[in-house]
Amino acid sequence: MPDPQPLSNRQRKILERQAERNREMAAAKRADTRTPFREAELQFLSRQPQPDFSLALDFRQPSEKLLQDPKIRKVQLKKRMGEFSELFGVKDREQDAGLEDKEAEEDGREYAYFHSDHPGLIYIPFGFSPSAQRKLIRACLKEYSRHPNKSNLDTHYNVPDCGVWDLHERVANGSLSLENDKDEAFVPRKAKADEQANGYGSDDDDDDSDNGSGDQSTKNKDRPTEKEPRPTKKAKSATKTPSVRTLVPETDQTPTVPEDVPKTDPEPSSQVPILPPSQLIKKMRWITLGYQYHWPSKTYHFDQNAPFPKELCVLSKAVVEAVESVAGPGSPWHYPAEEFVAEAGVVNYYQLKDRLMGHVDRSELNKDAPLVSFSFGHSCIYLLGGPTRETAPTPVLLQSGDILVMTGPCRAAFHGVPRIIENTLPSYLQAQSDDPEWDIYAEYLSEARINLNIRQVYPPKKNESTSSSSSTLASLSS
Ligand SMILES: O=C(O)CCC(=O)C(=O)O
Ligand SMILES: [Fe+2]
Repeated sequence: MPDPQPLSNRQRKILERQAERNREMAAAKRADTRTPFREAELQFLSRQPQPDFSLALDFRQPSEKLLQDPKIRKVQLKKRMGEFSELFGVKDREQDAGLEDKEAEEDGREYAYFHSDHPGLIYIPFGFSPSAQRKLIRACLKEYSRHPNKSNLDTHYNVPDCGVWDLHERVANGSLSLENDKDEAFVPRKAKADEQANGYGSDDDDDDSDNGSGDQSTKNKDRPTEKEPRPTKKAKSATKTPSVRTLVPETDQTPTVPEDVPKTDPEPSSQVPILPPSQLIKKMRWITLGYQYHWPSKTYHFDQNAPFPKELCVLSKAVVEAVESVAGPGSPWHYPAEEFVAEAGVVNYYQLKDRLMGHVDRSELNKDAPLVSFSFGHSCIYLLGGPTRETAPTPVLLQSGDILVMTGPCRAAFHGVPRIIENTLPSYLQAQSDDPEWDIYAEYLSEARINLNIRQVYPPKKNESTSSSSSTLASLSS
């Protein structure tokens, strides 16, 4: 190649000015998108230096300390959670809770907490007994993760109806062999090897760089930026790549797709790895319950309604009843429990490096019904902000067994999970000498957090029994 012509002074000056302008514009854009919410995300995402986790609000700390904060109000529930539904279990608070609230420990009373910066947030720490937690964790991994509920794995793999957990268990107990039963043990890809890989998003949608430049959601093709195996040029680091998810656009617009536009699924990738079940299960990021969700358009498939697990209908309604006992008629946060119907849900499975970027859950047609959220496994930092990213969020420590309810204005608040905190798995979720069947769950949980959240999609149907959502709703059509 011939040497480029030397630039004249004038040309060089023009280029320098242009480069300067580009730098200024990039800096302005960065400053623009470094919202207080984003700043907080970056603070808790940081691994070097480690964030100060003690900055997070811990609702289990002793009352005397917690209530020094005048923004926090503590109200006793009318009954214990176990009396609202036995599915919350019976707690041996002294042994199990790790609850430092002496008042609650001594007399077994249970409380809900309110925060004046976050109207509509209702927090019930340690809502589930350890054995009730173990039961739900088993269900999340073994039952809810199966068809007809969809998971992120369904995009790329032909997951059998028994589910990946079942394969994982059978390989672990020796009834399925990785060598002799290859065809059954290894879940096949959906796409054939010679098809174009595009299932895991385009190559420029890498949120992992975390350069603080803001809007990531528009880069993601399906929810979820399942940032697991990035098969194309990132193939080498694929299995190390943490999963980052952004649920909904960061704009305040409700995204809608006209009902007559087909909600197409993302294309399967031909390059996702074929993994043994013990590794594939760690790639599971979410499953949807009840009305299935179409992540690319952020709308529900109103014609795809999987039967909602009965116990979750009961548990979520009981939470709304418990909330009613502290925010009854006359309270701005009152929602009659009899009108609450569990119609959709998400189970989020986090590995230690995963995070869920800031978002608002706004796809439900019923914006008044509370969203009920349960945490299991490792603790996390949960950022609870306001109506826009301009509101600095409050970091809250969500611990295993805690119940968080978002209602009123809080239902429309930005929130996210920038960090799962290592070494926070309660001892009662670790291997139990008297229950060897728990071992495989304990092993999974040693690097995981599970969140289960439940929503009502439709406004209550007047004059209709709402006691069992699944009985009144159409069954899953595809
Ligand atoms: O993991 C959590 O606690 C939050 C999950 C969440 O915000 C969601 O699924 O919309
Ligand atoms: Fe959410």
